[in-house]
Amino acid sequence: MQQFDLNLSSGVEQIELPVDDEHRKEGAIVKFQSDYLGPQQAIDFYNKLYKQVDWQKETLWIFGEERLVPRLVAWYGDPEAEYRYSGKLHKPLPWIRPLQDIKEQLEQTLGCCFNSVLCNLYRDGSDSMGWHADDERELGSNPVIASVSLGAKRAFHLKHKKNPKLRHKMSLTSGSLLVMQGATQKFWLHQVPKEPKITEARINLTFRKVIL
Ligand SMILES: O=C(O)CCC(=O)C(=O)O
Ligand SMILES: [Fe+2]
Repeated sequence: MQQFDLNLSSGVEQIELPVDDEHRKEGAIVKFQSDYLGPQQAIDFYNKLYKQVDWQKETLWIFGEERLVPRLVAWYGDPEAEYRYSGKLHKPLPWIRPLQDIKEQLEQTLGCCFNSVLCNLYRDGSDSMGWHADDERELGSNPVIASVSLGAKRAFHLKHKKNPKLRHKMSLTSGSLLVMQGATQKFWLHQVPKEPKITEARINLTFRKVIL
């Protein structure tokens, strides 16, 4: 089992979440580095991405009703990295410079490679992402998901799929990197809850490797 390490050892928090006996070896590991990007670098990327990403409204079918997802989204990647989420097949848009720059930096840091990124724009605290796991078949069984946050600080919650009393709360600050790996998606759900008091926007990028 390959484990990915953040090369920058300073200030990296590592959380090992409970799994079952069968998956003890791979573990469910979450790593967090609050200052992965410097403050100015984070602002520069935020401004470029806010302008350059082709932000889209997206709909989702819930109980036979088509609803708008409470955030804007965009999917970028290698041409063949198609990905199904929210019940729809997404063809990636071609890479733009700032996304490619962050991807390359992450690949160096983590020693693994990504072929796509889901971009989310939370316009303010009334935007959110509900409980889910990034456990789509296209990502393989133990995906490494690298999540970069820019802009407003937002809460990030983790909850065990079978034992909802097991929970973790984190605060994703601008410039931070969160890596979920091992069996995290198999055993745990995550969400970005609504925070009505927040008036600033946040961009989140989750880099993934779609298995072709
Ligand atoms: O915005 C975040 O921090 C989480 C995004 C996420 O979970 C996803 O894109 O699957
Ligand atoms: Fe997710």
